[in-house]
Amino acid sequence: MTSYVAAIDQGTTSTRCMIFSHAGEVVAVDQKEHEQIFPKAGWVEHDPEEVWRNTREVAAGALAKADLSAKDIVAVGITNQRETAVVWDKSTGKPVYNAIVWQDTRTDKICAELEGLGGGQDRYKEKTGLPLATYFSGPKVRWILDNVDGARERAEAGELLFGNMDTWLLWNMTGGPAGGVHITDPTNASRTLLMDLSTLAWDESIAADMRIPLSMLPEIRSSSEEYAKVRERGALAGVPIAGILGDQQAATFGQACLSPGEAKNTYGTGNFVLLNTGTEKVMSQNGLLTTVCYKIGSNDPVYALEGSIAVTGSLVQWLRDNLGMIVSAPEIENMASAVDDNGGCYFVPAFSGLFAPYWRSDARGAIVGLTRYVNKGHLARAVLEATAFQSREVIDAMNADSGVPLTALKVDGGMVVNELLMQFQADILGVPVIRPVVAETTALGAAYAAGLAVGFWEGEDDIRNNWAKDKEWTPSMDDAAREKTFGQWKKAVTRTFDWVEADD
Ligand SMILES: Nc1ncnc2c1ncn2[C@@H]1O[C@H](COP(=O)(O)OP(=O)(O)O)[C@@H](O)[C@H]1O
Ligand SMILES: O=P(O)(O)OC[C@H](O)CO
Repeated sequence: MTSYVAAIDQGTTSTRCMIFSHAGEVVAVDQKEHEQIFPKAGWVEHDPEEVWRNTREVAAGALAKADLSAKDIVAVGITNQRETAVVWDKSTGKPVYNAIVWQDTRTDKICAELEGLGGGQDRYKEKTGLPLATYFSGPKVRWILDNVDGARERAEAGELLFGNMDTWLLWNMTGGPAGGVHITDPTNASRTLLMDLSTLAWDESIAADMRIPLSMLPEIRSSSEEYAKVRERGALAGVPIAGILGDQQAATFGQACLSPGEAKNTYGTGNFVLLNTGTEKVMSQNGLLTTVCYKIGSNDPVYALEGSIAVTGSLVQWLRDNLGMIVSAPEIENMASAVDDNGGCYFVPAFSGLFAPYWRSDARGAIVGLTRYVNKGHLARAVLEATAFQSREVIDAMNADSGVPLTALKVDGGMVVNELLMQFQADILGVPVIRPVVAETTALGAAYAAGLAVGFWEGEDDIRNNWAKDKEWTPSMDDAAREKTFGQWKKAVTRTFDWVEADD
């Protein structure tokens, strides 16, 4: 009998279930979008119960499409949008508030207050690898406990649990109030601002600063081991859950960036460049994050430097949903192809402030360089170029931190079908951009973590052997033109700073 591995990929815009063969080929995929809830400017929420419903539907859907059942699946892995925080009641399974999404900026005052305790934005950097920023989960949990009636008392009484989406789904998949397992892995835990990167344990003093009871926090296990079996209901009943990786770390794993110096860039709602630094924890001097890349069973953890960019594909969505300039995301390529360049127009999408390498929560989006000459083609081009320029900025920071310039960039994610963007990315970086055959590397990475734990794949060589190149774009822009347009971009970025007032 042929066996397969399944992966649940719980992303910012949608939830997918994918089924993979031993060769790492996609056998089936089912996907469902969930509602993006924007209660106020800067706030972004998801309904955790909707996400859990969608997870069950896509798991059943993927199995049905492949004409398989649970007995054909040897393991399931979970990968997820990171940082997004869910707090729920462990006896009812009901969330006490919507999930607060990683893009949400409501915790800026909490972050400022924590900075004021001493050490400024880098107060927890040495321990956690992260600056104090609205992006991470800890301050989001603190906000829920401070703002939901009775939540703090219930949390202190041990009645509430916290988790990122991996933990929320795994707890539900293993029975919820009836025996659900409350765990996470170090890649997710390293995004909370609560985990010590060296010990891979929760840091009691940071939790105390944030007034988060330790009893709410999940147990931190490795990224690849058999945690529990799926409850005896639903499509995946009885299948071992054997892998958990935050989605960007999963993509790094799925891209076979398994040796120090190997890097990938994922183009989804946001962009995330991760550079494998091996068992060495490199602290950035240039605005990047230090994070856990993966921890396979009892092996030492592998770390990464990360350049996180909040808004890339979501800017294309914004053009579609908020301005109605396009009906579907792929249309942007035609519109941008109608012109030869950006016509002098630059679009800095600082919708959630700016993440790496700036970490400016006071920034907001700006379109600069407008003249009567600029038309919608130029604007479409500026939207796509924003993704490439932001990627260049974090890769420059990475090159400075590592001292070893990147010689090629592996890419994946929803936007990499866009040829114009990929060519411009190669042009603006001055190095080749390489897309693999399986661009769904996030789900693939989670499948690998789960499959390794149950012996379906034997080791990292299987992962390396399964990776294959689909297409490569080589730079064609001359150096002077590249540096001129990049210089203009950097000037445009400075125009977004210092926009939000302290009392906004
Ligand atoms: N042809 C395209 N050109 C540009 N952007 C695209 C294209 N197709 C999809 N996108 C963008 O890619 C993103 C979806 O990528 P995906 O990897 O599925 O995201 P996520 O995992 O963050 O949910 C969306 O933000 C969408 O706007
Ligand atoms: O859902 P994605 O693919 O946009 O990824 C979100 C990141 O994990 C946020 O840190």
